[in-house]
Amino acid sequence: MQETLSPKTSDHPVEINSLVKAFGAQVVLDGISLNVKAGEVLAIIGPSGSGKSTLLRCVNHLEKPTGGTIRVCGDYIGYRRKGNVLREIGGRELARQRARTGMVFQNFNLYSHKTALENIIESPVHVRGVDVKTAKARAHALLERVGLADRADAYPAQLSGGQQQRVAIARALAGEPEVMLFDEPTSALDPELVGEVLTVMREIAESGMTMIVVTHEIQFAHDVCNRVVFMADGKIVEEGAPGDVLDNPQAERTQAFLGRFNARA
Ligand SMILES: Nc1ncnc2c1ncn2[C@@H]1O[C@H](COP(=O)(O)OP(=O)(O)OP(=O)(O)O)[C@@H](O)[C@H]1O
Repeated sequence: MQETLSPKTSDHPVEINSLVKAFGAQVVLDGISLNVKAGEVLAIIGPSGSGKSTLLRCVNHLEKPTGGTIRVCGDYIGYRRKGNVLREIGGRELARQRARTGMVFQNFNLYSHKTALENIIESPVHVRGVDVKTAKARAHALLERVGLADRADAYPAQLSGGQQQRVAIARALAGEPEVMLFDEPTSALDPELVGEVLTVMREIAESGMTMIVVTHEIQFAHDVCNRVVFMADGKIVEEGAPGDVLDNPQAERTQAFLGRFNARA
């Protein structure tokens, strides 16, 4: 940790400073600095292999950074601060830090042997110690919010991909996170199921949730996000308002990437 530790107060739920991540000799994130404001909806776009998922996974410490720092709601994620020193943490302490973020994965990651409701109450009951009755009541409300009030007792295999992803979103919200992280949430879906997931995401964005969304849905980034970050080769190449980055990209790499997209559309 090279950084001089700064005070805890900040209106940025996510503060990323000079983040480096290497897998062996391969540097996947090469000095990323990025702050996300409360209520901001940030899109991360870029070519395959540019490090977008790894960046997201560092934010909730599923991946441990090689260098730099990440603060979530003021705490250095994965570390406890003592004076000017950071000590690595694990177990319940890390779980408590992680609970500030809710993560939605590309492949839903639901427990196949549990119903929609059971998937949603799993973490509140077993990690946070919420009583079952309260957790169930909240899970039903969340299922209603994602348009699945009548599917509480369905198993994942009985649900479409879009429905499974909506359950996964409800599950992430059940942890009452401060920040929602979406890792290409629609890229495993059949095209006709993408819209229902994006609609739910749009509603969450409109509720004021802070969100980081790794996506190939350029239209969603354009219409719903407040800021777009374009990454290539582990670096931020360009960032700004969606209307600027997506409609009038300045960097050649952004132009080439979006050109390929427009050609496909
Ligand atoms: N656990 C890992 N071990 C080794 N290499 C990894 C690991 N995770 C990711 N990588 C490598 O890091 C690079 C960036 O991967 P990452 O998934 O972050 O990119 P991405 O921009 O999200 O790509 P995509 O859009 O295809 O999901 C890739 O070369 C990938 O192979």
